[in-house]
Amino acid sequence: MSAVGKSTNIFWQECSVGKLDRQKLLKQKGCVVWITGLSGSGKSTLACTLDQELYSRSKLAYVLDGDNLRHGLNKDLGFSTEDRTENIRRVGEVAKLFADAGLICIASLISPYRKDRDSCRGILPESSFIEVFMNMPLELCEARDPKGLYKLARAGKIKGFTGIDDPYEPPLNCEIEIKQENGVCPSPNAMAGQVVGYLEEKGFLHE
Ligand SMILES: Nc1ncnc2c1ncn2[C@@H]1O[C@H](COP(=O)(O)OS(=O)(=O)O)[C@@H](OP(=O)(O)O)[C@H]1O
Ligand SMILES: Nc1ncnc2c1ncn2[C@@H]1O[C@H](COP(=O)(O)OP(=O)(O)O)[C@@H](O)[C@H]1O
Repeated sequence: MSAVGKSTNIFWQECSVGKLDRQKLLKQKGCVVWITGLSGSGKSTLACTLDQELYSRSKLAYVLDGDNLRHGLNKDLGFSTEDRTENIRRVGEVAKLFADAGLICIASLISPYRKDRDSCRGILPESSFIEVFMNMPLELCEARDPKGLYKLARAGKIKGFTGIDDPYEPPLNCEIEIKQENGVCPSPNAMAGQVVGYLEEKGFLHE
């Protein structure tokens, strides 16, 4: 291909070491675990617990956390619809590179719009985009409010806050749903265990 987006006269460069070689080296398969949900739903907690669990099993993972990426790669973006879409597009592309490197890439972002998450799914090889929905009620997230952002949003001091005055579109067909059982949220280890079980079953933890 010689034209992509605004670039013309460009060509894909292949190297002799490929994804399969890297997966063999790492004894695992590259994929993206995409964690979506409201602020305070437990995305970062799951991401870090899962990362730790995989590390203890000698599996190489890397966490791409929305809050953290907004300190660097995405610091030029705010929370308008367009900026959130661009945020997710960029992280999707970075996650794709990590998966191609053979890593289990754990992306934890609110990613509130279904079409943006679906676009990320669309750029990854079949079955290697694993969408995890943190299906926690807004009341729970708001009661947790570890950063005090819901309080500020309710007071009108933050505009366009997801779940308050900006939409969150839940997935229709996610691979994994994390939710309360009898009104109780599973522990961080139990949440991570659910994802590890899926990765194990689908063969991602072996070459
Ligand atoms: N308006 C508004 N809406 C939602 N969240 C807000 C907002 N302003 C700041 N924050 C803080 O930004 C974190 C979410 O960043 P993300 O990159 O994950 O958001 S998004 O996917 O682009 O919607 C989010 O982090 P988490 O609480 O970890 O989800 C908030 O701390
Ligand atoms: N499974 C859980 N059980 C109990 N508390 C949790 C659980 N997951 C997250 N929390 C707590 O909820 C708050 C929000 O979690 P966090 O991971 O920061 O959410 P998010 O990244 O979605 O904003 C934190 O104070 C965290 O300790």
